[in-house]
Amino acid sequence: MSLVELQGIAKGFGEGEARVQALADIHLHVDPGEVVGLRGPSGSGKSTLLNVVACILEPDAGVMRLSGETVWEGGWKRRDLRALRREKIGFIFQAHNLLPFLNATDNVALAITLSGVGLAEARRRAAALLDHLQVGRRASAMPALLSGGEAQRVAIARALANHPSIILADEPTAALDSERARVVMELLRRVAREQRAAVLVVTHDEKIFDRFDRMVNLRDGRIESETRPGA
Ligand SMILES: Nc1ncnc2c1ncn2[C@@H]1O[C@H](COP(=O)(O)OP(=O)(O)OP(=O)(O)O)[C@@H](O)[C@H]1O
Repeated sequence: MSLVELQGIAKGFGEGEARVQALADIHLHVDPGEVVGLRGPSGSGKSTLLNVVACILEPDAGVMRLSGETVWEGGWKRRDLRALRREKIGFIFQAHNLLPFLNATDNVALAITLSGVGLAEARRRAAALLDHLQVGRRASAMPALLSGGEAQRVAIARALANHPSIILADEPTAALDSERARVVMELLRRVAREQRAAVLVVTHDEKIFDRFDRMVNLRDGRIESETRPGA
């Protein structure tokens, strides 16, 4: 079973003359353990596609299934989209989006408490996760004092905190040098492998293209081609 399944997904913005068809007839499957890149020129629909899969933007047409559950078909199939996101999806933004007034551990622990875990247990799990991502020694640091690579690893820990089966990342390595970019990609590959998660990453970053199992090339809101960089 594919964890992400899109059939004929479309999304437009605006009305009349000003209408933009950001996505048209998108068919995409991402399987457990797969790390898929999404690339294309500016305005080709990459962020729109990621936000549709994240259930942040509502599509106009098609069918979307996430881990086997139909979540959109002519309308949302779930009332509580926040709960749906919390259960299934980890989102890593380009800018790490950590809360500036919480230290690294508590940024991760907060995400864990949202799934109903008590604070002490959430902090314990957060600390273990930060250790696992090799940023444990920065656990009590505030975000402003973290380097770009450290902050991105804390943000990844937060995205992984509730063991999502689908991990979405919008240019996660854009602010990192090539060495740190590769570390982030290795982490995502490891999570895909160990947790049998589906990972979908928007990227312009040529230095990591070879780290994807599959690269989906978008143009004008359509999938133009797919390539297998490693093959
Ligand atoms: N909220 C919005 N309102 C109106 N138009 C939008 C909105 N979001 C995106 N668009 C338009 O939809 C198209 C696709 O945008 P999108 O941001 O998905 O592209 P992208 O490939 O991610 O681009 P970039 O690489 O520049 O981030 C563009 O023409 C954009 O202007």
